[in-house]
Amino acid sequence: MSGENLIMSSVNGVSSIRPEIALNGLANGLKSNGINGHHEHTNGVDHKHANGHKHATVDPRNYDDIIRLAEVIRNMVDLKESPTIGVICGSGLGDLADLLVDKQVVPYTKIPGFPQTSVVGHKGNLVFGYLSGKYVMCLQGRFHPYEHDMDLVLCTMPVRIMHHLGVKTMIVSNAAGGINHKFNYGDLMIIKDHVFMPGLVGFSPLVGLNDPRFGARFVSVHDAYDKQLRNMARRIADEEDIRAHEGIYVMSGGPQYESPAEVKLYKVLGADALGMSTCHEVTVARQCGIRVFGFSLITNIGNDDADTSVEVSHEEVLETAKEASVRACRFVSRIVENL
Ligand SMILES: O=P(O)(O)O[C@@H]1C[C@H](O)[C@@H](CO)O1
Ligand SMILES: Nc1nc2[nH]cnc2c(=O)[nH]1
Repeated sequence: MSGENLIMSSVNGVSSIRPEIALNGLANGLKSNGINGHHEHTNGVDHKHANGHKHATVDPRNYDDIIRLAEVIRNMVDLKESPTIGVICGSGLGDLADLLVDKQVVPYTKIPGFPQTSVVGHKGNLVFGYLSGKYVMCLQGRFHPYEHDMDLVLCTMPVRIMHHLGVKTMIVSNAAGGINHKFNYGDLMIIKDHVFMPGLVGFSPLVGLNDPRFGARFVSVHDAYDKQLRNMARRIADEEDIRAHEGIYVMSGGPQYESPAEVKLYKVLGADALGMSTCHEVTVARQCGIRVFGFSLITNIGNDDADTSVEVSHEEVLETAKEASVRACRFVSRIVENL
């Protein structure tokens, strides 16, 4: 989709973004002074956009920068109402954003200071519109820490923006390798709990000075994946005849897939599926009090035998995710309908 299409008003139900507002937003000072003005090391990121122009410095660790950026985004679109539901589309769920009615699309390249996606299958658009009659915002493409030098604060910036724009419930999906022997290609796994491997060794989006306006310093994630939502999703999967299990998701740092010994290790830990995303986003969502529902598309099966040659590839992941896409979109539409 070209920038020109986006700037035109209401073509095929896609209404305009207003890039001049983004520039006004910059004029209003998207420049960090640090937390409460006394955080000297800002870690501000100068982002170069696709057109080669350098955009604003946005410090993803700075609360005021996040709020200003959220307001810049709000002014780039004509919001019909506050989006109370946010969706982070993992591999295989990207088409969901295309189903939105009365939709407005903001490419990440047009958002000053926003990170860019680099993983095939992640388009890089912020999309607002109606899904099952509810006003939602979708991240059509997410930020994996391995793409951004393990800067987890940068990768979770959109969650804090969602929160500021009104999101109360977040639906998050991913593609994952199944390691529970009951799982098959194309199954769905409702995430019951997670093991956030990078977080366990200090790569957490909550590391560093904490501005209390972001939320608590110490965040409890004992109930990260809302039980009521999980029960509702299981019922919907039954009604829709979708094969869905419930299980534990492990996030590794990636981008390499697991060795057979690592697959064995995760099995011993009690995990059911392995991926490279989600936990950082869920951690930040919980810090700001957003209710979370998460699920995985099982795109490959983890192999724990070094004498058996089973190669995993991103192409295979995308292929299976694509096959499961229609099912996954139906699943999410029904969940949103019931929220
Ligand atoms: O965004 P998700 O978690 O769906 O992306 C998947 C997992 C890895 O980042 C990558 C590996 O194929 O795709
Ligand atoms: N870490 C990891 N991520 C994945 N994403 C999709 N499949 C896999 C997998 O097998 N391992």
